[in-house]
Amino acid sequence: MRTYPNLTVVGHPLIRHKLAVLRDAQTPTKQFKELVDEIAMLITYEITRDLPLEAVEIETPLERTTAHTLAGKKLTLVPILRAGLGMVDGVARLIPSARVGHIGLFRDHETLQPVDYYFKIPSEPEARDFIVLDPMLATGGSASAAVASLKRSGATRVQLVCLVAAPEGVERMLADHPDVRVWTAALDRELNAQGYILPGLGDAGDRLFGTR
Ligand SMILES: O=P(O)(O)OC[C@H]1O[C@H](OP(=O)(O)OP(=O)(O)O)[C@H](O)[C@@H]1O
Ligand SMILES: O=c1cc[nH]c(=O)[nH]1
Ligand SMILES: [Mg+2]
Repeated sequence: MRTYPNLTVVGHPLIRHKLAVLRDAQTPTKQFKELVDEIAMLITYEITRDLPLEAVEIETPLERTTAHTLAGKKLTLVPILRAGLGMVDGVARLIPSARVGHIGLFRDHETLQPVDYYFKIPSEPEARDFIVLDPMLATGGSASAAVASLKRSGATRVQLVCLVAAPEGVERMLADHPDVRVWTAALDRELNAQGYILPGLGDAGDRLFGTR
C-alpha cells in the first residue's frame, strides 16, 4: 500500500473488524451508526497517545498524592456536517473536556466542489488544537475547504480524522495543507467517476441518516 508523509493508517484489529462490517451493504442504519461511533472512539484513543499532562494534587480516601490530568490547550472537535456528526459523540465521550465546533459543507453532485453552508467554532481558535471529523476523504475538497475555513479564523494546529481515505484525497490534503496530519482507518484504492471511494462504504451521510 502506498504511504504518504501526512497520513497515518490506524490498523488495530478491532478497527479493521468493525470497518469490514461498516462497509457491508447489508449492514443496517442502526448498526452503521454504532460502528461509526465505535471506530471514531478507537481512532481517538490512538491519536491522543501524546497529549500533554500536568501534575495535580489529590486526596484519595487513604492519602494525599500527586496525579496527572490532561494539560494544555482545549481540544476542539469539528465534525463536518452531516456525516461527521456520526463521529463526534464517540470522540467527545473519550475527551469530555473537548469543545465542539461545526462546519456545514456538501459536495455538489455535478462539480464535486464543496458548498459551504454553516460555520461555528469556539472563541480563541489560535489557542486550540482542532480535530476535524469526517468519515470520508474522497477528492479532499470538503476536508481542504474545512481546514481552510479554520485557518482563516486563526487556527494553527489542525488534524483530520476520517474512516476511509482515497489516495486522491490524501494527495489533495498534502498539497493544500501539508501541516495537517490525516488519520484514517483505511486507505482505499481510488475514486469512481461520481467521486465515490472504491471499495469504500457508499454515501456515509445517507447511510447514517437513512436519506436515499
Ligand atoms: O472528499 P470529498 O470529495 O469532498 O468528499 C467527501 C465528502 O462527501 C461526503 O459528504 P456529502 O457531501 O455527501 O454530505 P453529507 O455528509 O451531508 O452526506 C462526506 O461525508 C465528505 O464530507
Ligand atoms: O465514498 C464516498 C465519497 C464521498 N462521500 C461519501 O459519503 N462517500
Ligand atoms: Mg453524503
